[in-house]
Amino acid sequence: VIPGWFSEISPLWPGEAHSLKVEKLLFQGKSDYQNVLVFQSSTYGKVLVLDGVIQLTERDECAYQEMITHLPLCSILNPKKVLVIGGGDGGVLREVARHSSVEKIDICEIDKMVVDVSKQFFPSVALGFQDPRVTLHIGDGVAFLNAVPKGTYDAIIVDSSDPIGPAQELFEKPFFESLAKALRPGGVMCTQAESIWLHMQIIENIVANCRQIFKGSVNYAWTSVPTYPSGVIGFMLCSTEGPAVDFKHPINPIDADDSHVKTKGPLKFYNSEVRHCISWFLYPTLCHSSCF
Ligand SMILES: NCCCN[C@H]1CC[C@H](N)CC1
Repeated sequence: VIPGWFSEISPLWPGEAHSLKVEKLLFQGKSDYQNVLVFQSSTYGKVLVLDGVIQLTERDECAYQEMITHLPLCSILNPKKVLVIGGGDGGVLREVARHSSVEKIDICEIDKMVVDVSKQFFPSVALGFQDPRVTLHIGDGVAFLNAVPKGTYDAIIVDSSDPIGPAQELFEKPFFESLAKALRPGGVMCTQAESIWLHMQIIENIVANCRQIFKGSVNYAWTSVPTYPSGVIGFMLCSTEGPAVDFKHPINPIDADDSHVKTKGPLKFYNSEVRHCISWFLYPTLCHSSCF
């Protein structure tokens, strides 16, 4: 390890490690679930790390939070009830709150320390918690989903960490079945689905499960986030039934309504015009579509 640098070493990406130069250590703690670290980096702003894994940096968090939120929410008309599983930093909430059609936002985050640390060190991210439509539940997302009445939500976003530790069961089949049950007919889900360069086995298992469970459309999208391993992160984008959702041509464009800009600032990454990275699968290999 290089003195004065943070290196992201994990068995989930053997033999490689992204490093960021550390200017100042801002917080170090241990919650009931994981180690929590915040530091000031020299080129990416403040950085949130859980169990040694980078969750977000001030510089590039917009790419992830905007894509994981607006890809699903712009694909259905008038989303009203939205659930976020994970996402305790509040960034996805900030993006969901940009949609004026949304009336209720539930969030279930297992680790309260993530919420508290984000509010203290990442106010531009945690501002999502200030929206009056938000209800915060501290608890296990799997249990929360199993208690939710069938067909409750128009959209569910699963902003999870990696399948090591608390988030492991958010990548397994029963969880995807409970997602489908909690969605209304034609509802959409979007889950954090790792890297096509590092985790093809994980992705293929998730896609196989989603193809059995979601009878509308099953898509894998990916985008560029420089501080995530291999510089890309992907998403499963699925609908429970109905016509294939055309994620490339949003029917509910967020940039048509700028009422959110004065409270949240402008979108920094997502827009309805640019064709985002949506990849199809030609079983058994991943076939990249042309993205831009
Ligand atoms: N809202 C925080 C984002 C959490 N998602 C990350 C994706 C990449 C993973 N290696 C770590 C979590």
